[in-house]
Amino acid sequence: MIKAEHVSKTFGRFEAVKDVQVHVNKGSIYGLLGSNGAGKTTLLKIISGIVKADKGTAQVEGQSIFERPDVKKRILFIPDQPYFFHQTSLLQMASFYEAVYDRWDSERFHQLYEHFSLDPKAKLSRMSKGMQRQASFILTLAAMPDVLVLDEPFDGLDPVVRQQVKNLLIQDVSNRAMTVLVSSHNLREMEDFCDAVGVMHKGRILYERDLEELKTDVSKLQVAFKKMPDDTFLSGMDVMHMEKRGRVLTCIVRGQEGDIDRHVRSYEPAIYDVLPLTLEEIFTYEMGSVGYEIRNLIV
Ligand SMILES: Nc1ncnc2c1ncn2[C@@H]1O[C@H](COP(=O)(O)OP(=O)(O)OP(=O)(O)O)[C@@H](O)[C@H]1O
Repeated sequence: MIKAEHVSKTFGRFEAVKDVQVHVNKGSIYGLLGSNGAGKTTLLKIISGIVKADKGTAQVEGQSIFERPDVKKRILFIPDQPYFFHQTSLLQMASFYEAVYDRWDSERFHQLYEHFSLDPKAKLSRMSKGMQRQASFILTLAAMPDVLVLDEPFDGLDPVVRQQVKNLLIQDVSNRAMTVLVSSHNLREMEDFCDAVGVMHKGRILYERDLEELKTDVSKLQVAFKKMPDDTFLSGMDVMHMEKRGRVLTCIVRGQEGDIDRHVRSYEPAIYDVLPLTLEEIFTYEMGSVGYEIRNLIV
């Protein structure tokens, strides 16, 4: 659906985005994670057709985005600081969106501002930061985009509204296969929300993975033995990390759960547990092996 190939962007002498490749499937939620200045906003703007890449291509369904108003109309971008025309209300902004976006849905617009309890006649400039963010979600979702690009969308939203917004996005993804590309500093925030993630650092994508695949591919085992087994116990598995306390081993292991289970049980452990693994732990071990400390990159 979204394909960025070898995209680079330089500001003056500074290369903010370096030879980046990103692939986002239709009807999925892709989290672009990275620390301050990693290049996320620049990449999102290139993908949305707001900024032109110096090198490489960004395409939606095989079509170039920059200089293609017909393609751009299907992609909506919510910046980290929402912008509204001076002195306007939500209702006035809605008239503007209706004139621009062919698929504008007035009924949905009404449902959404009632859902968030926003006064559609109130001046947007007098609303709080969080309310302004809600207003931009209302306008954007009523425009029924095929692709929604969100830059740090949950900043300034309280936990209840944050969940409401996530639920609305998930509904559009499952009901009409909307595609969402979302940037964040926060790995934990993205963990239950995204189908795939890319980790960006100093202009490059270090890592791009499907989360479902990732979670079924890596397991955390806790095993205790009455008598410690020989080296074949560890060498018979793809161990990414191991800690030993007395006769208890905690191992992060790559591979199919069934194969691992058979292998461990064949050594007749006294205690054997498969523990839940957070995305942060998976990243720590996976990226640790390529020389990056995830905690230094994202919270
Ligand atoms: N218009 C510009 N002119 C010059 N430098 C820019 C411009 N836009 C971005 N940069 C630089 O490019 C780098 C990447 O910025 P970008 O905003 O894309 O990062 P980010 O990952 O979104 O950061 P944050 O999480 O802090 O918003 C930064 O060093 C920034 O100073």
